Amino acid sequence: MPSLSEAFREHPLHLHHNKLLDFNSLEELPDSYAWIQIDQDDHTITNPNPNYPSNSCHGDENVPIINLNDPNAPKLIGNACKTWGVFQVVNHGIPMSLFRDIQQTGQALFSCSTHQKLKAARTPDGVSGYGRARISSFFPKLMWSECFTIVESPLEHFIQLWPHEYNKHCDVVVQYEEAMKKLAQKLMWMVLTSLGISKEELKWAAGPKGEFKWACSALHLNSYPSCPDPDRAMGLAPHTDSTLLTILYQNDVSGLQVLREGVGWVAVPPLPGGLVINMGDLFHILSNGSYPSVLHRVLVNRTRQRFSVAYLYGPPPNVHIRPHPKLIGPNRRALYRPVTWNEYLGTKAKYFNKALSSLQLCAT
Ligand SMILES: C=C1C[C@]23C[C@@]1(O)CC[C@H]2[C@@]12CCC[C@@](C)(C(=O)O1)[C@H]2[C@@H]3C(=O)O
Ligand SMILES: O=C(O)CCC(=O)C(=O)O
Ligand SMILES: [Fe+2]
Repeated sequence: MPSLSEAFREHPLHLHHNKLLDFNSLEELPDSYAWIQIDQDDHTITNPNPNYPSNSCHGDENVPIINLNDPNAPKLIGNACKTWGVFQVVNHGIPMSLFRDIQQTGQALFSCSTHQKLKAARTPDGVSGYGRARISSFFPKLMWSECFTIVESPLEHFIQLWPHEYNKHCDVVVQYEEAMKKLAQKLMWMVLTSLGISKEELKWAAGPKGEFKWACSALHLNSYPSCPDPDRAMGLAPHTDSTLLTILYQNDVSGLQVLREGVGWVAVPPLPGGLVINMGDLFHILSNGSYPSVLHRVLVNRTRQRFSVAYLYGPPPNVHIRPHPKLIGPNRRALYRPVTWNEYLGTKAKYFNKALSSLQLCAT
């Protein structure tokens, strides 16, 4: 079966994981992490990074919160996808104990020594393992975060980290992925229904029960340590996900923001037991731009460590995703050319936030 591991072979990234810092030992923000700098002579603030958007955040508009038991949920979801590209869900059926367990595994992982974590480092052309976010290479400054990506099994890396208790943590990952997969399937059909697309009308997705049998996923654990100078640092730089959709668990520390057209950055506050759903670039293509992927970023905090787990859900890696025929007509041409997830991850590794527009078809 084709796998996501092929995605980065042609675009290896040298992120110098060996220079990763022990964040907890730092009392000052190193210059390499300062996205905004203070001029030593006149104390003015300068921004050396053209990619750093303004820090202001607006609070008068809220990301929709949707109860999945509401009979009206598909309609509400459709509306949220069209207008926000992101929403939170409650009553999703996932027990709180699973969030506690995955958080304990993340905690055990990120609290290992740097030396230990580097034994599980991601290789330049690999997809799984410990390191910096892949998007680091597109910015002149480093981000105040560390991450661990899991594609398929974490076994190879977990044995390095915990030779005696890797099984316990592998089991947690398996259970978490199982639960996320079921939720992702349910959400996908709700979103597709809201676009008027039925199970029979998406051939690659339908297994015997229309269950996205060959869909592919990755789990991305993020840690944002407390930061001595949070106003000048960046946890995770603005990006869209390359997925169909992403399901994000966040601990009780805020930091996630989404960009809302005409408004600016809007906070997505942690909701006890809630999950954040954001639409990715592949759904943007599939919906022919009707449900756009949302730009998001993470800011950091002076006193508390933020932890999050992103379940990145996509199609089988070698299936072509294209604007759905039902969303194309005499008045609306196809806006994007077909692309596979593997190919798109390569495009993203090369062009980053311009990847989506690089697939745009010109008007004839
Ligand atoms: C499947 C994937 C999507 C992702 C790259 C990855 O191989 C695993 C990590 C994902 C992530 C999470 C943080 C933001 C992001 C842009 C990145 O650098 O790594 C996404 C990638 C993506 O969606 O393109
Ligand atoms: O930590 C967060 O809230 C967001 C993480 C994220 O955007 C990602 O992993 O893609
Ligand atoms: Fe993301």
